Amino acid sequence: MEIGVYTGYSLLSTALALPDDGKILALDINRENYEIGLPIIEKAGVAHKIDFREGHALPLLDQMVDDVNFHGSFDFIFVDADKDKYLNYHKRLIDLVKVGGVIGYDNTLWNGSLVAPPDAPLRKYVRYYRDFVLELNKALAVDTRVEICQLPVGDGITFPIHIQLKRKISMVMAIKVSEKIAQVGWFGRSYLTTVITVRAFIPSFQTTVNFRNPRFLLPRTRVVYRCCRAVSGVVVSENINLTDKEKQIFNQLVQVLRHFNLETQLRVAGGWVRDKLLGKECYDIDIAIDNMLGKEFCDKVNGYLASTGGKSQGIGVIQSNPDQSKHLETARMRLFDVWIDFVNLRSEDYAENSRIPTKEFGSAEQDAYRRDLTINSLFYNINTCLVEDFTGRGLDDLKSGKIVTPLPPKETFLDDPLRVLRAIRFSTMFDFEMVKELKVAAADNDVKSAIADKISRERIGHEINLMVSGNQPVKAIDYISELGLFQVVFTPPPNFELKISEHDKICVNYINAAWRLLGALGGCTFSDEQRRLYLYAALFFPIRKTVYGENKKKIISPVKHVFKKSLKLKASDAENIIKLHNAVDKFSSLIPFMISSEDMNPVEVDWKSDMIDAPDSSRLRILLGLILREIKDFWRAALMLTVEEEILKLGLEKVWEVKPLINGRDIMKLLELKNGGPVVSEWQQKLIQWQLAYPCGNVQECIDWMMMQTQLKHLTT
Ligand SMILES: C[S@@+](CC[C@H](N)C(=O)[O-])C[C@H]1O[C@@H](n2cnc3c(N)ncnc32)[C@H](O)[C@@H]1O
Repeated sequence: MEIGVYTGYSLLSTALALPDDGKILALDINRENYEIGLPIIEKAGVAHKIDFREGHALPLLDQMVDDVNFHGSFDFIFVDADKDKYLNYHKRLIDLVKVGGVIGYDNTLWNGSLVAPPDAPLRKYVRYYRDFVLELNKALAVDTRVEICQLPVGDGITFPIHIQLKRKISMVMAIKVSEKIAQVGWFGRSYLTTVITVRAFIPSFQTTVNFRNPRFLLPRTRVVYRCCRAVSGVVVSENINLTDKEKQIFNQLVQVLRHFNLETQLRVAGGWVRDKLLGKECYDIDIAIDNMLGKEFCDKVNGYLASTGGKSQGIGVIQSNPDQSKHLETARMRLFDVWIDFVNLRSEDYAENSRIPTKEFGSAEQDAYRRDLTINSLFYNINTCLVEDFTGRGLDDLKSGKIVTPLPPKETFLDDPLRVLRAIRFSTMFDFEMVKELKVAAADNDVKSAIADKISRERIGHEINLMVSGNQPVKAIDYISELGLFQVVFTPPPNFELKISEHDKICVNYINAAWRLLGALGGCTFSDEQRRLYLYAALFFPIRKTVYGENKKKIISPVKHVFKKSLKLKASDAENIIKLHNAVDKFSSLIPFMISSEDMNPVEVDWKSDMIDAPDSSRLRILLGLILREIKDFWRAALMLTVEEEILKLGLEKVWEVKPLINGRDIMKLLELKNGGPVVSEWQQKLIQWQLAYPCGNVQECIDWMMMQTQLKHLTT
């Protein structure tokens, strides 16, 4: 059964997953919307499985509950209608679903609002339904007739599985159920890690299992991270739970202090604190020391180890190197098999044209304020076992998902302009919001010049690589474009004139389309490296055909320039991307032959004029084989870019957002119809076709065409 059909997206997915004789009872108060999607359901050949009933679900459910024949008769019930009635539905559905059967309640994370503070600004309808969703979650959590399986994907779906009392199903079964549900394909099979939380929302009962299902190993998508953020809202705490290994390390460090009677305060700084507070493990421990250099403290550690008969550890000293984000001398030592960095607390002044700070020692508070973002400025004090928030807003910003600089943003960015890119990366990585003042400062011309003048191109390339390999590459590149940083980051060759204005927007469109395609099609076969190059190839696709002369003899492609000069990435990256671009053009020329059932016509393709004399049936094999030999296992990436190129060439990107020029009511008026129904839906479909055919057509032209069609019909009948 499905309650809440709308135009039938989830209905179609379920219908496709059912065997041919499977049946779905579909309930919705509105038939008109269902009829919009019906042609697609028919086209998919599954309409015969669906029994659609128009009307309010509750009275229909009551009728069924009154008839014992319906009891325990449904394998699966999906509820996606009015959230304020979910609990009422549940009271009835529990009788109708069979033991071992599953109910699915959609939107049970409710835009993440469940974990928002009471005074959080929420949209009106989100706030209105929030309490109902909370009530439902609470009721399900204590309902002994069901075992819950929560899929925190998209807006969250809770699957209560009907169990016989006292016979709880195992975790394994819960995982199996959600795997099946995933196979149905509602999530576009585009999540990397599915977290199943049994008895979600009751922390003491919570068991979390991370499992990686290789079949669904696709790039992490926005949905997953949106969920993580909602989940992070729950887990951000003021205290940190240490692993056994961390306890061992920190205990030993405290022993060192005691042994030498040191007044020293040891604090773990930055990313480790942030990640631990977000409930993630982190193996990158940086320790800040308040009154001595890192190397001096490491010597003390060795002194202590010697006094207890332990083996002393090697100490590595890394000189300050701002280009590697090491602003001060760092000592590195291995304790309990973990590498740890030790550095003294610092307060820095920066020279105007350099990222190299001039002053070194400072208090913990000064050190916190000189860091890039408030969420990265938290400390964990090893002496007191407490989290310290010297900027006074690090914890709040972490909880509310805000990207904020500890000092005024322009000042922070001018001190170290790389922070602009880091702010973008962290914002997209955690799906946190960059505050307005930060965005204004990031787009400031002085800051842009500082990025160009003060940061090495290697560091820029490194940040961009992290973004493109990360979980939100499109959002990150989109921010770069939105903040006017595209040309600063991807510096074009000197004297390079682009024929297209706003080319960064076009580049963003390409990477966006590539990203979606990756989610929708077989991205599971891409390694991380292939995914990275595929996305770069998409990003620079629009400028691939432009060439410029670096000196009189040499003609270079701008793609090569961006990789070699402006990002300082590997030369092989640029070569692979150029190969991918070439392969796309070659694939395009072969597509008609690939889909034709006839043997290939022996006409030469323009990129291979010296083909040997071979039978017609072998020519496609030869040509495809040549492309594949050239790009090896990047061929899937090239093929995907080819499809994307066709779609973008036709201007069909986001075509689903095109509004009909004439709506249902106008159609009724024009045709002088009293009621809606199939005639109106038929015309809606025809008019959409007309709009697709004439993308620049206006309302009047559309009406003229429609009237002409109706007159023609009259004449022929
Ligand atoms: C979010 S949409 C459903 C989307 C659909 N499940 C999908 O994923 O494609 C919600 C639908 O619930 C329907 N609805 C709202 N209240 C209802 C009620 N009391 N009884 C039946 N349907 C209802 C609305 O008409 C709307 O079509």
